[in-house]
Amino acid sequence: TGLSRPQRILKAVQKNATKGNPESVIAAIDHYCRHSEWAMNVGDEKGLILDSVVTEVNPSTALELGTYCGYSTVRIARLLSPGTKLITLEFNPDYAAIARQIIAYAGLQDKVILVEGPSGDLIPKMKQQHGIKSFDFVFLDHWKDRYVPDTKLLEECGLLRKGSVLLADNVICPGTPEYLKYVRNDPRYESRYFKSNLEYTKVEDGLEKSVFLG
Ligand SMILES: O=C(NCCc1nnc(-c2ccc3[nH]cnc3c2)[nH]1)c1cc(-c2ccc(F)cc2)cc(O)c1O
Ligand SMILES: [Mg+2]
Repeated sequence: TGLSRPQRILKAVQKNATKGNPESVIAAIDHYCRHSEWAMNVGDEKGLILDSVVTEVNPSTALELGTYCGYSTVRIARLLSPGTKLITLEFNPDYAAIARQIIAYAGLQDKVILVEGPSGDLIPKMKQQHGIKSFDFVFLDHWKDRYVPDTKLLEECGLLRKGSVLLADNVICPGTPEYLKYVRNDPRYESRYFKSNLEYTKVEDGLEKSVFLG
């Protein structure tokens, strides 16, 4: 029945972007998703907020939950200093296969470790599998009902340290009410809401930035 949406996004990148140029990959995806068909990338507007937080944190270790086609993976990895790694977790093998190709097209495959599987199983293995002591930065963009359990799991596994920054997408649309309650009521987190719009639309959405105080 033809190509999937992620496959069509990959084709748009191969047609309109320049190999090894992450900015052109980001622009090609945004143009396609704004003018041809909507897709659940963090997008250009929220992407600028993501860029500013990543630049401010300048993480040595970063984790992304929910790769999808790799759009935010490319946005984050392009800003990382040499020698730092972004680990991105993806549950859906079809999404992962497309993301690998888009990340490689951007020339960022050496900065990204894409791991396939459920976050609940993979997070407890981070230390032993990837030699991670703790994450400086975590981008939450996967299933919205996994934000709270996975945040608690990161805490329990000792993967957060004083100053670790969590940035969560979609806290308004589709919405993560439990997560907002959790990070806004727990004294161990200092949270701030960045108002924006759902990718490629005029619908309100936003990012919640939460600093773990240890
Ligand atoms: O569902 C979303 N994102 C999640 C995809 C995903 N991609 N990968 C996972 C995964 C799930 C378990 C996992 N466990 C380990 N990795 C995992 C990855 N989940 C999402 C949905 C919307 C959206 C808004 C308005 C609408 F009308 C319809 C849709 C907007 C967004 O920005 C999103 O991020
Ligand atoms: Mg999202």
